[in-house]
Amino acid sequence: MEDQLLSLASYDPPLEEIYKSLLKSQHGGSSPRSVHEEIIVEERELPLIDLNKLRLGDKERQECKREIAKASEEWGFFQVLNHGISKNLLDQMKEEQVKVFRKPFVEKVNDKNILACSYRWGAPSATCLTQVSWSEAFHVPLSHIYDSGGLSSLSSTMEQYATSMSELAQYLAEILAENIGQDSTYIKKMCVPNTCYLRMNRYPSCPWLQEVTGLMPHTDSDFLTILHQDQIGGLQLVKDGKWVAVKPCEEALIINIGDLFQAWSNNLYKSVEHRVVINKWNERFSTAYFLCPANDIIIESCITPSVYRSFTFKDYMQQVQDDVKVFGYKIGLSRFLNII
Ligand SMILES: O=C(O)CCC(=O)C(=O)O
Ligand SMILES: [Fe+2]
Repeated sequence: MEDQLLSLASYDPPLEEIYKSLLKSQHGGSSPRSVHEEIIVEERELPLIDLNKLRLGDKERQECKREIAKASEEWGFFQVLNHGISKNLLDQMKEEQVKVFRKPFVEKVNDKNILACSYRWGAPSATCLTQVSWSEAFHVPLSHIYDSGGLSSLSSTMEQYATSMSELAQYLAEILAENIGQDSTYIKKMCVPNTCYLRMNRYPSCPWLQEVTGLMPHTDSDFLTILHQDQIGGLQLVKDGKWVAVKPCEEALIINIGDLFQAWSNNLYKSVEHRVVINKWNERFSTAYFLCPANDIIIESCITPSVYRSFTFKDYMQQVQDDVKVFGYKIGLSRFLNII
C-alpha cells in the first residue's frame, strides 16, 4: 500500500498523507477497506426538463414551469436541456479548469491573481477519517472575476461562464418565485451577479480505497445552484430517505435548490442533502454556480406562518462556519427554526 499511496501526482493536495496518518492513528494501520462500508446505491435519472418549451406556446410554457416547480418540491434537484449555454463555453471552461488544477499544489494555495484565497482542499484540519473529502476546489467570488478585467484566458472564460450562468439562474429563480405568487424579480434584486460564486471542483481518482467521500454530505447555502459535471459520475443525493446516484447526462445541467430558497418558500422547495463519491480510476471535474444574495440581505419566508425566523445571509454563513468549527459539520436551516 505504501507504494500505491505515493502514486498521486505532484499537483494533488496531500490527501494521501493525511489519510494515511489518520488511518494509522485510528485503526492501527488496518486496511482502508475496513473503514468504509460498501453500500449499493441505486442509480436514478433526475427529472429532465427541456427548457425549449419555455420558448413555445403558452400551454407548453406553463407546463414547463410546472415541471420545474414540481421537481423543486419533490426532488430539490432536476436537470435542464436546451439551457442556452453553448457546448463551446462549457468545454472551454473545463479546459481552463483542468489547466489550473494541474498547477503544483503550492502554486494553487498561493495564487495571487483571480483565484487568490479561493483554493480549498479536502482535509487540512481533519481529525478523523470521516472528515476527509477527497477533493480540491477553487471557490471564487464573482466580484473577483468581474474585477479582474478578463485579461487572461482563465478570467475571460470565467467571466463569460459566470454571466451565462447568472442569466439562467435568475430565469429559473423568477419561475420558482412566480409559482408561489411572488414578485418574479424579487430574487434578481437580492442576488446581483457580484454577490454570487463560482466553484471549480476536482476529485482525484483513488484506486486503493473502496468508498471515499469526494465531498461530504451537505446542502448548499444559496438560493439555487447550477452544476456542470463531466461523464464520470459520483454525485449522489437523498431521495425518500435513501441515497441515490445521479446518472450523468451529457447535454444537461443540474439544478438544485439551496437553503435560502427552502427558507424563503417556507419549506415548499427542498434543499436536499448531496455528496460526491470518488471514482477508482478516473478523476472527475465539476463546476458549480451559486446564486447568493449580498451579506446584509434579510431572508424571510414569503409565506406565513413562517417555519424559520428571519436572518441575514451573513448570519447564516457565520452560523454555518461556527458549527463546522465546533461539530465538524454544517447544521444548516434547523438552526433558524421559529420556536413558537
Ligand atoms: O461535484 C459535484 O457533483 C457536486 C458539487 C457540490 O455539491 C458543491 O460544490 O457544492
Ligand atoms: Fe453542493
